[in-house]
Amino acid sequence: MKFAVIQFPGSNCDQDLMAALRDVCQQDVQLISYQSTDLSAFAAVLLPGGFSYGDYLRGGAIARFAPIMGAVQQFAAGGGLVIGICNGFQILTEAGLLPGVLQRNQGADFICQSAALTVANAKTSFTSAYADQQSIQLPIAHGEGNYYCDDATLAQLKAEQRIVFTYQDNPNGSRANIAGITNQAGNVLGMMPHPERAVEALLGSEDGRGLFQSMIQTLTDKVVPV
Ligand SMILES: NC(=O)CC[C@H](N)C(=O)O
Repeated sequence: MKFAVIQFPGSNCDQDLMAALRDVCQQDVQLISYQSTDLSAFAAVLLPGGFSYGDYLRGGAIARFAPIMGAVQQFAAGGGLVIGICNGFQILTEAGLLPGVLQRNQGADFICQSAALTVANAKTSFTSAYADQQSIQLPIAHGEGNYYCDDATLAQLKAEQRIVFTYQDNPNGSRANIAGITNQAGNVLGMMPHPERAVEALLGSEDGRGLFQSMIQTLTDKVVPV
């Protein structure tokens, strides 16, 4: 069971994600270039935070055309677990794998702080290690984290319980306090906060570890015993 962390030009959280999975969660993890076109060897795919292609046009707007994205689309269509964190979330919305857009923060400032979140749905492949409505603390660091979607999409997200994380004190103007959502099938998650920066007490919070533990549990349960 191997995890892939995709490195785009301008990614800056790829090594943090690698460290969280490899050193803290003891998982087999490999850094994959944006130029690769094959993800068949992996059980899960992670798109890290950063400033891919310098955030030109908008965060994620150019990265969605990177060679690896065809394989990410295929991987997601096949039901594989895909997570996009921060810039990764932006890339997934730009690629159409998740609905809505990440706009410039209300107030236009880049925000770098700790954020209190609520686990709005603990029955997903990414959050099963948490309790429903659990309060957690994760860092945020973004200029374009203001999630927007139209009324119909919001109603659908709510009805299908696809809003997974919400801000307790909305820092960026996101619609319905949304900090993270899944796709309809539940195998693709995008979130602005950084769980990989909160996996050890030394980092100020261990609350992000549950996300990786949930993914590991989901993937372990999937493995058919011989
Ligand atoms: N930490 C990040 O991934 C930054 C995300 C994005 N480039 C922004 O500023 O909104």
